[in-house]
Amino acid sequence: MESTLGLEIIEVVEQAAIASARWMGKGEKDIADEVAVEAMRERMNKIHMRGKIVIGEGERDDAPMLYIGEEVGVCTQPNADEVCNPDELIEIDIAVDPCEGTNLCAYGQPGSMAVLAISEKGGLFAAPDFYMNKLAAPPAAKGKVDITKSATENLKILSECLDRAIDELVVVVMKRSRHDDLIKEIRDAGARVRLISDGDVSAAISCGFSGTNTHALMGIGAAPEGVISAAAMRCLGGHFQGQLIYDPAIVKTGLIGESKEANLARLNEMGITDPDKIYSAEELACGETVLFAGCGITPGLLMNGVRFFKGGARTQTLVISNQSKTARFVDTIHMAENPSYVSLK
Ligand SMILES: O=C(COP(=O)(O)O)[C@@H](O)[C@H](O)[C@H](O)[C@H](O)COP(=O)(O)O
Ligand SMILES: [Mn+2]
Ligand SMILES: [Mn+2]
Repeated sequence: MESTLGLEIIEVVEQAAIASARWMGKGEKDIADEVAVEAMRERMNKIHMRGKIVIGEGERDDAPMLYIGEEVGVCTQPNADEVCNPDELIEIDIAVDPCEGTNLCAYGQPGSMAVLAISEKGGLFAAPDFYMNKLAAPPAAKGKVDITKSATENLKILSECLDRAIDELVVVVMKRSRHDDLIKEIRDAGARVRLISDGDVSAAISCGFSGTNTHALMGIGAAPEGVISAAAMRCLGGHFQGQLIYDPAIVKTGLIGESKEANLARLNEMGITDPDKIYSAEELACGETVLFAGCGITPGLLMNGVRFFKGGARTQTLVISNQSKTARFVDTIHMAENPSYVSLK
């Protein structure tokens, strides 16, 4: 999968990031999202594959979606019989967030990126558009920290695993009123908190790399983003756990169905019989082969954002594979037809 689709998925996220970055700082979050979706869809439809979107995004805010169940790729098109050999057919499931952190992009803030994860059929958890309580931590703490433990206990464990004093730990938390108690507990325990307004995928994956000064992500974000984060963390050998949140009273912000009862019924209809299950990275991205790709739209902890020059653009993409055990940073210059110059800046 990596050798056949590796370069293709890089181009998919690059095209989405470039399209979205043209709307960076313009205060138009829906347009920044829409152009990324269109660019992603257009590029995916050129890939010789039969792909199915299992995680799209947008139900919560009516964003333009690559909708769940949508089929993409050359081998899903009407003339597929003529152009695709059934014996060589590549069938994959795809989780996408064409513009993760649309507000960040619209307001020129760091951490927005175009992301996707792919796996063989059934290899990614088709999370509902619910919220998810998340815990991400570096590989050294994998399986040692636990989302069922208090933040205070997890900070002690992290401190031991990373050989750092608690006040040398930085925990990323989304700035939401639902996290007021969590933030207080982390601070009382002696650790430092980096509050983010959006973009918990970038924050989760940053825990997988030392040198980012990010030692944990705690708190509630969106479930689809949880699956994409889990795919990357699985490939990196980092810790990720997620638990669906179906009670609107816990979330406090955002849309999450009318009531707890209605949400439980919806989960049941989807075949999720244990709504309180705690999922590991390996369960959220359970495929034998998992690939993650993310291209910076705005600059972030992991990647540069898109930089335009007359006649072109430069992008940076992170591609992580559980097969080859690689995390590649791919730096690309995209040239227009006849660029007046090709910039290294
Ligand atoms: O920031 C985020 C928004 O993603 P997008 O809609 O693609 O721009 C995500 O990283 C978060 O995980 C999540 O969507 C957020 O926590 C939703 O919570 P809220 O804003 O409180 O409704
Ligand atoms: Mn998102
Ligand atoms: Mn998005």
